[in-house]
Amino acid sequence: MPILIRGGTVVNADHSVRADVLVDGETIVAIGTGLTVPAGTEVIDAGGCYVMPGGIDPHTHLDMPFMGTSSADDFETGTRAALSGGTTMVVDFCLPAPGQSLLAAYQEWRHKGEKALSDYGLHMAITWWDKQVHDEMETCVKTYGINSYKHFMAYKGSLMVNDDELFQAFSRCAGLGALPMVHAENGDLVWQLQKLYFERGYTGPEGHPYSRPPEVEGEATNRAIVIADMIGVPLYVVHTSCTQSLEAIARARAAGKRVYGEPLVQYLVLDESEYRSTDWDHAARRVMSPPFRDKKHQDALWAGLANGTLQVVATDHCSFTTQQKRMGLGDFRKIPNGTAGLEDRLPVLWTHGVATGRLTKEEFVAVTSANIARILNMYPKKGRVAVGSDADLIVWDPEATKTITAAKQFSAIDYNVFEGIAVTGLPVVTVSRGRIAWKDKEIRLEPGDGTYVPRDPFPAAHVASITWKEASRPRPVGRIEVTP
Ligand SMILES: NC(=O)NCCC(=O)O
Ligand SMILES: [Zn+2]
Ligand SMILES: [Zn+2]
Repeated sequence: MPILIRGGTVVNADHSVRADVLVDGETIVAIGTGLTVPAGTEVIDAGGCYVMPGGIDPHTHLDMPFMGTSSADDFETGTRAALSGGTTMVVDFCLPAPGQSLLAAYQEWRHKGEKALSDYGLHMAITWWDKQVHDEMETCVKTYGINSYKHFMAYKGSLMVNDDELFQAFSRCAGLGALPMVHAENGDLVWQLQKLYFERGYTGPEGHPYSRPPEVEGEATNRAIVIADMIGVPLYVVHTSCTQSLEAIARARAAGKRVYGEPLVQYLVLDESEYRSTDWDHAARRVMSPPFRDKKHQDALWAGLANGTLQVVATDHCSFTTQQKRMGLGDFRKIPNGTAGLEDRLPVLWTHGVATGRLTKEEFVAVTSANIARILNMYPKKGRVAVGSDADLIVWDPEATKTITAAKQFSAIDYNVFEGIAVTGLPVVTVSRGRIAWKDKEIRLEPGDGTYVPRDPFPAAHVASITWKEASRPRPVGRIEVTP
């Protein structure tokens, strides 16, 4: 049934305008005033509201096998939580076990995705390297529509890859038109620091941030940037948490390198004091990598978003129950790493960003959907309210309020790291591919309603970077032949 969203203000990343939006099938078919609508159109009153592109969360781990367990939210509970919070697409990480075929891992993740309520895409993680991985990347790009590859510089002994492997995988990405991404922490140093703190008797969750200081993140970020620059390929740094990392990205961008940075909404509002809670569960529930930082780092991240050094706010949604977190009782190194945020990303960011004046509403759209749609080559099909774009929309009431509580959340876990935070600004309606997904505080889609979204390689930024690298490469010197 066609849908008319009437009386709202359409907000895109570059412009806002009072207009109605008509949706037919899966797409937006008209934007304007006085639109002619087909008989039987469902009308949604958006008076006093903003009509924005649905959020895209490019960093989730749903049903992810990790640290001896699997993350608690799967594609069903995770995408339900997402839709209720105004996010209409997630991009999850397909994670081959070291030695596992990328193609087999892709099939596994597509199977997990069959339960999704919303659109989803996949990144592929490079967790090991040899000719098979090199060859299979081509199929992943050309057949499976995966144009982004994550490399873990941490998690020594499980997912971590070394500099040689980074160089080879980044080079392969360059040739295939794909984007390398990094989890930037110096995994060797983290491993040594974990051992050092544990042996000194730091067994509780506070050992986690102590062994992952901002310096190890800044070093790895800079190293990944240098490796990408040697090849001339753009780079996306996931979960940027600190000044050291931000400064490395800012330096690179000032030098004309295409490097993107992604803070998490958790980093913007929660800080490292959480790990000093005397309640073990409270502290362990917030264990993630990199860890939360102090206010100085938070202020720098907000500034980075406002000045364009950082482009995307994600969640790294990787939820574990309290029971799962307790696997690390007596040894902080065994606490499963990860926190949730899918349901709360947009309201928390609006409340702490737009309502405080740190971001404009257009910048909010940029960092929650438009920028990542561009980076991942889905724009303007995704990330824009425009005729011909997918009808992924939110009707956003900037005056609506709630207090976040686990008691009312869709996520499968038994707590919420944002518990007790009052938010102002909520999605009152979420439309996903032309269907009403969330209205009157109810989810209206079913598991299996979600669609896999493949993405083409060679976004414009990639082509430009590779072209410039070739144009500016050092040239061999022509010499008169020397006769011995
Ligand atoms: N971030 C985190 O602690 N868990 C999820 C896996 C990752 O992204 O490193
Ligand atoms: Zn990571
Ligand atoms: Zn992650």
